[in-house]
Amino acid sequence: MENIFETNVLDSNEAKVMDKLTIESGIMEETLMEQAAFAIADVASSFSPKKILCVAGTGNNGGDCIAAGRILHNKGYNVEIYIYGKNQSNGFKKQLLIAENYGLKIKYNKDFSDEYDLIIDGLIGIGLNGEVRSSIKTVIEKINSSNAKVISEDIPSGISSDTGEVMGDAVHADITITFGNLKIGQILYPGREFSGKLKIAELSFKKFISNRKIITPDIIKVPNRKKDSHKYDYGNVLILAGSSKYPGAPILTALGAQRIGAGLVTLITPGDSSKILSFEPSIIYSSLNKNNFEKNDLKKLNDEIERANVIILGPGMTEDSIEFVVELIKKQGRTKNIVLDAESIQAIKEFESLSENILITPHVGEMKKIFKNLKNNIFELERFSKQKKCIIMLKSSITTITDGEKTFFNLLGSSSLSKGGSGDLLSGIVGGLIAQGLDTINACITGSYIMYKTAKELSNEYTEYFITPKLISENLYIGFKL
Ligand SMILES: NC(=O)C1=CN([C@@H]2O[C@H](COP(=O)(O)OP(=O)(O)OC[C@H]3O[C@@H](n4cnc5c(N)ncnc54)[C@H](O)[C@@H]3O)[C@@H](O)[C@H]2O)[C@@H](O)CC1
Ligand SMILES: [K+]
Repeated sequence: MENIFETNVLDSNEAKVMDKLTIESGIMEETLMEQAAFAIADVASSFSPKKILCVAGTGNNGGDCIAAGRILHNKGYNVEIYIYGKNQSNGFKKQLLIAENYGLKIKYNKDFSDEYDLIIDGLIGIGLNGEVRSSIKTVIEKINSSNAKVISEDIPSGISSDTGEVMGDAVHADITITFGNLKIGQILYPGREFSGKLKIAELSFKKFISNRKIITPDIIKVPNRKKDSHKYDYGNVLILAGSSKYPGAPILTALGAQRIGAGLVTLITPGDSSKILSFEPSIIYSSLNKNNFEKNDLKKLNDEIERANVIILGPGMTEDSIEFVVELIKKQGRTKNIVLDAESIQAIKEFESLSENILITPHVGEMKKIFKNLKNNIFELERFSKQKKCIIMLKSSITTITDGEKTFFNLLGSSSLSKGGSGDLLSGIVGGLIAQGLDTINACITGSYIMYKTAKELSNEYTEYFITPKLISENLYIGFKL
């Protein structure tokens, strides 16, 4: 991604509000369109194309496309404009008239040939209103089967700007030039893939602050370390995790909490995870010598729970430990910071609402188990978070963090993280940051950034095949270099 000077991510409604506020402030729509068109024409020229095809719909996205065609024609490029659709917006009509006055060749609803080396896709932008109609689908297929390079204006036609879904069919762009701010549909898959390289063209929009942002280094908050300090200054993490079946997962969680800087890390497992001591002897470890956690273990663990300022539950647990988790949430859920990962997340089904000191860190499969109808939809995730009153970090190729009001996207994910154990490590890292005093949202932002950045940097050297969660934990210092 290039030119990311702005971290806001807008939905289509916000993009329309931003347009409206700008126009009400005195900037004319024609001015914005001309700026958009110049940005497109600049990128188009960089391809040194021999023959350019502008494929325009009849909305303002089409208007931008015709204007870009006219600018390129004026620069001396060989340009043809094909128009598809019926209901013409005012912006479109104005651009059409200007293009005709400038002597451009324009064709309506006709099939185009294969002679172009550059196509500008201005069929549909943020005004897409459902599944793409079949007449436009045919045009999209034609664009995708051509050998020409493709520039999409604002968003590839056919991608929902609110969800990133392909609405029937969508243009596969080499470059997408979006206006003012990123849109949700360009950063979530599959929209991100269809967008190709993303560029933001800064038009004269009125500044618009969205509650959704991508995570960039400037919002990372690494906890301070004082010269005059002791271990109690950096928090006490208690990890209750594992089972006789999965003894390895909690080891990674403990390593994550330790390597991110927590003062004290205590790991208590039902089964035998004592190997942690050979990896990191400074971790306080004990085993309950049984298969799973049970409700009545809470009493035994009372002192450790009281001492902790964050409790991480879940990695390596089986569903036999769920009753224990439910009971712990009932007793401590309003006072302690709790991170629910892996199987322990299922415990929240037992609660109508939780509290904002509870974080759940599901991957998509785990999220669907607690929220059956979840689609690729940020609005639904935000609603769920608000309704359950808990913070969610949904781990996927794009990791999404939300408290229902504010939402953050981590775009640094790579296939080096698509491995068992990555989530276990992340819950430890995030818990370790909460222990050091970061609020939960900032711990998720910073923790996921540091871990994903480390994985990315390591992958550059060792490939995405080779990286393991343990290797990431051992090299976590890399991600601190912002
Ligand atoms: N209003 C403004 O101030 C600005 C708008 N801009 C451009 O305007 C775009 C938004 O313009 P509009 O609101 O006119 O909408 P669009 O032009 O994005 O979409 C409307 C067009 O798409 C067609 N369409 C919608 N849904 C369809 C479907 N399901 N199947 C087939 N065709 C469908 C409509 O028939 C219409 O022709 C932005 O994406 C951006 O490119 C830019 O010029 C910047 C300034
Ligand atoms: K488009």
